[in-house]
Amino acid sequence: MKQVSLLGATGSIGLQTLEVLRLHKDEFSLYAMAFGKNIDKALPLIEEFNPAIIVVQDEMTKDKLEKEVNHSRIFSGSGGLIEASVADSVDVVVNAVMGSIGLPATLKAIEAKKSIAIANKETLVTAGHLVMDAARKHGVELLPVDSEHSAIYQCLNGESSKDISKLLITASGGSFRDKTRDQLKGVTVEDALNHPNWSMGAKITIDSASMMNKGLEVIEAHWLFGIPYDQIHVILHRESVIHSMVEFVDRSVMAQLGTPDMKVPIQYALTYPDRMELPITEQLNLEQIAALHFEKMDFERFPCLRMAYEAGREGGSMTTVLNAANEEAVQLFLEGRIDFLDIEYLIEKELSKHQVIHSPDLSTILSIDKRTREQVRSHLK
Ligand SMILES: NC(=O)C1=CN([C@@H]2O[C@H](COP(=O)(O)OP(=O)(O)OC[C@H]3O[C@@H](n4cnc5c(N)ncnc54)[C@H](OP(=O)(O)O)[C@@H]3O)[C@@H](O)[C@H]2O)C=CC1
Ligand SMILES: CC(=O)[C@@H](O)[C@H](O)COP(=O)(O)O
Ligand SMILES: [Mn+2]
Repeated sequence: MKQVSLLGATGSIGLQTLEVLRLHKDEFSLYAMAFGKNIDKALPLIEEFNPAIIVVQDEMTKDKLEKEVNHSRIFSGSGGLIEASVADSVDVVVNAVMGSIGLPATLKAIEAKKSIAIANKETLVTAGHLVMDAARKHGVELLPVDSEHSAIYQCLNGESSKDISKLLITASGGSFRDKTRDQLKGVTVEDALNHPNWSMGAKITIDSASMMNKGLEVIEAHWLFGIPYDQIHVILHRESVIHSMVEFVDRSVMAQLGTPDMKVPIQYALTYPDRMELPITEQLNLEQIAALHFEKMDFERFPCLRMAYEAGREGGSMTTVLNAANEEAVQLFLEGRIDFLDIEYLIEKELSKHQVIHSPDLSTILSIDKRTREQVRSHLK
């Protein structure tokens, strides 16, 4: 029986992870769960799974929760996420929190030699070098949950990265894929949250609409698979049926296909190197789909993708700034305080004035992350 620590249990990935655990009760048990502030969503999960450790975002939420449940091990904050990740009984940590808040817990879980199923792409974008160095040092393999990276991982099937000619990451185009830049002026939060293929949390859905999601995924792929940026291509694929591809040096191309359902990569990360049945996911019906389409990416139409490649190639603290500025700008858009096009404007502003620091350590990363968020918010005044 594998004991799971699930960070971000009340979110889109978290709830789908719990669906997988329900399906395989003899294989997995929930040892720890972390969430932010959403007590209403968490209470029935606590009752159902009875985790030994519960973590919430802050002390105020902890106080509220303690009035609702009689539980002796409720923790809060980043320290709480670490507690849930390193507990002796934990075998696998599923990191599905949103944002760079997931970084310290990922590093500590690696040090504690836990298996890590990583959905939290912001951790790799903000500090990929620290995460991958720690993983190498402690002999821990990160199992990707992000659909594109799970696809690449499945295509590679243990093959050496020296045999890769390029990675082809597919992009649906997001909710505004058929709008011109002019038509993006004045789009609403509701419009942006209307993803054509996937049902996901709010932040990643906005990232998908701005194409920053693909930019973050390029950087995530660079770190997970050790592939230079020139060999990572993004291709527009409206159907989200091919989740990504690998071209090898002999021109053979492997693709992974499936219905757009995150339970597939979540379960694969949990059961790797084995596979288990997943009857709650629809089968792919290619006859019904009939045709798959591919288009070249337009970097002028999607400047967030261009900025992500530029920041990734620059390296060091530049991707920390990219991620923090994006997280903060997306939050402001979701709060209705800035327009959609201001997201890319604010990110570009932060990137253009940042003096890159190469190989930043954890405390430098955390302070650049904090400063960048403050600077983005300061433009509102
Ligand atoms: N959703 C998807 O299909 C995919 C998501 N991902 C990645 O997975 C991660 C999670 O995405 P998604 O599930 O969509 O996000 P959601 O916003 O749906 O969920 C985020 C989860 O993190 C919790 N959380 C937020 N802040 C904190 C905090 N400070 N401390 C503890 N818990 C916190 C939330 O709790 P609360 O509910 O209380 O706010 C919630 O449980 C992201 O990095 C995303 O990019 C990658 C591929 C696909
Ligand atoms: C499900 C998943 O992995 C998301 O990251 C998804 O890829 C978003 O879709 P697009 O960013 O391609 O619109
Ligand atoms: Mn993805």
